[in-house]
Amino acid sequence: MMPPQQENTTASTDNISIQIEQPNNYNVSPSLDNNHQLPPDNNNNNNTNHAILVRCSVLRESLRPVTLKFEDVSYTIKLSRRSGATNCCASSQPKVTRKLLNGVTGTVRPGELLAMLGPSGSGKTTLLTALAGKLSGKVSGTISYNGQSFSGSCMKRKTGFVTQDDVLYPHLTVLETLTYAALLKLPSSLTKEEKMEQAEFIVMELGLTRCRNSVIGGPLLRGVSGGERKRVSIGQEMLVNPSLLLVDEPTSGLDSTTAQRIVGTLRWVARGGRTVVTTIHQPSSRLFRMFDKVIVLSEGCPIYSGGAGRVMDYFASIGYAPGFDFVNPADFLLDLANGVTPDSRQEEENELHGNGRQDNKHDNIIQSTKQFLIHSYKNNIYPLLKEEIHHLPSQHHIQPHSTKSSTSSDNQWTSSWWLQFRVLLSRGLKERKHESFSGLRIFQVMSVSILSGILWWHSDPNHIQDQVGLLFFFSIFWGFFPLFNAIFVFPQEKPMLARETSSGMYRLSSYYTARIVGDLPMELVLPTLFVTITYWMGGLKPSLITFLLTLSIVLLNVLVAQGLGLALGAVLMDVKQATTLSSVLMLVFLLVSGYYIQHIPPFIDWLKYVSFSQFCYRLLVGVQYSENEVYECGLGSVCRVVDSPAIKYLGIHNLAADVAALAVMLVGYRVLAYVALRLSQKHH
Ligand SMILES: Nc1ncnc2c1ncn2[C@@H]1O[C@H](COP(=O)(O)OP(=O)(O)OP(=O)(O)O)[C@@H](O)[C@H]1O
Repeated sequence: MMPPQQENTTASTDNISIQIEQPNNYNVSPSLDNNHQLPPDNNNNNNTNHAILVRCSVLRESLRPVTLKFEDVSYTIKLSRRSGATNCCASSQPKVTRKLLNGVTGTVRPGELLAMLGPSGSGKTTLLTALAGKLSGKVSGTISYNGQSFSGSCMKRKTGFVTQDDVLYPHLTVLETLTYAALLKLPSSLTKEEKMEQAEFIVMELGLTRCRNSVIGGPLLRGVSGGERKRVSIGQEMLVNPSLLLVDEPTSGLDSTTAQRIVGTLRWVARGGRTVVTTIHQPSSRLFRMFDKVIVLSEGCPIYSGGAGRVMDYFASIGYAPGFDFVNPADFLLDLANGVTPDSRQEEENELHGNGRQDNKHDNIIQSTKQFLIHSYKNNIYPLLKEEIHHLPSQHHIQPHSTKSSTSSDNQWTSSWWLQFRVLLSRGLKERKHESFSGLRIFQVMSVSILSGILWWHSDPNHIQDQVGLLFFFSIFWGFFPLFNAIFVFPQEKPMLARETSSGMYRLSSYYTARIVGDLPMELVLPTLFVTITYWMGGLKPSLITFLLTLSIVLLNVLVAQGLGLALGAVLMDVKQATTLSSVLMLVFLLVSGYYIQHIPPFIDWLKYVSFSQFCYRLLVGVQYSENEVYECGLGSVCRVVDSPAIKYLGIHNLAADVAALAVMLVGYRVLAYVALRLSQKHH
């Protein structure tokens, strides 16, 4: 692979000069430099040549360099003081605040890789989330992207944000995940084949060839390893060809070779003219050398922000030099951020060897070291950083080629509504086919249908109460079952949906429609089987028309119940709450649907009009028995079916109104679910 064209520019913060290897032309193919070449995933020359071609065609398109500046970024949260769960007055106590970030300043230019270092809990993720424009609550200070705010600069679709926890669909394979992301994220100027080639290229480039056909997996499903999953997450974000890529802890839990491969990838991504920021826990010295800039945080306060190559010189200049030459700079910086200096480290070791500990003294030294480092930053680095921020041009020079492609796609979706719908439909069907047609689910429905068929086996038409009972069972079983299945949909997909819609991957409406349409065949097959088996086993009216009408009513009921489940899930976005509420609702619907009680007190009679089970039940009875039908109601005497005690008070004369009521609910619950989803997206 060819090394990138680079020029060395020198930026300065304080007396520290920062060496930045910066590409002089962002339209060049972003190849790996010699030092950080990723190990080839396989030796297939054809594939490699092909990859280079693809890389040239796609990754250089719509690239718009972003200069990220952040100045005095602070973030405070309010903690409600809980002095014990039993304290009833706890809520009346004043709220305690905690400053998670305290005046962090820095710049990152296109082509640079910035790493945030600091001990656990020092605020790295919080800062990264703030830079991604995703921090809820008020962030003080200024964060600008090419001189504009996050919302004002259409940064959404130009930013890739890889969270610490990988948010991926567990049942899709690695290649499927990346292919669907490519189809949704890449511009419509590319053909489907080109987009799929791009996904293949990412698979190869990130060393995922061996596991390309393995499922991602999740808590209940064994899938690819943690490192592979992380690479898939990064690959997904790379597909959008982001101008700004933010990655949280990409190497945690990985072996050093994999970690190096991932950071090498990030560096390569940066060298393509992108601005890359990552948090990192414990980089090896090899990894550390790949960073252009570092920010070191100590309890939310910066103690260093600037060139990675000069960080050791800076700390040496303020009196903290590592005692020996071969020290991992990252270890040294983490020690300092924890208030541990080389001297105190030595003392600590002596104490460990039997000299006894003096905890208070030790803590005081740590605190005073931290304070000293924070003050040194304020005096030495901060003024120069401010100067640099004000002198650094906000808008990076953009090549005419990239200007055109970026502005044309700024305010548009990368693909049409129809394409998004088709891709999301196909992805949804693949992801959920295991769940919808799982053996367990089929067994559940089949066993209930056969059992009820046996219980009502060829029921006598004169036993109206029994037959009506079977119809009531249809309406209740096919109310509960789809309702409880649908409740999980949006709470479970919430993290994926939030991530994908917040990066402008697709419209909420295309996702929602694909979800609703995709569920249809799966949701309707099982009730059809159920009704077919139970209807004929149970000895209901042996008429094809009546059977088809009964089936249609049950299917309509299924769709209404499913809509209610979707709406409850979308409104509450919490499976536990939604399950509790729906079990109460279903119980009420069951009680007021006219089977158990027919004389409901008038002041609560209105409840039956909100019960879809009641409409379904009435319709089922209505199509089963005609107005003039009679049955044997005593020894030798016949009665009209509509006068039987089970049906008399049900009122089966206005079936059109019942259909209309179900139709309104069918649409209404789905509209409610959509509105709730949209509101929850806005909230994010
Ligand atoms: N919503 C919140 N409520 C209370 N504390 C919070 C909240 N968000 C973050 N914190 C606290 O803020 C501090 C910084 O958190 P953050 O996740 O940014 O740290 P970090 O440096 O990324 O840590 P790690 O390396 O362990 O991931 C932590 O002490 C964390 O507990």
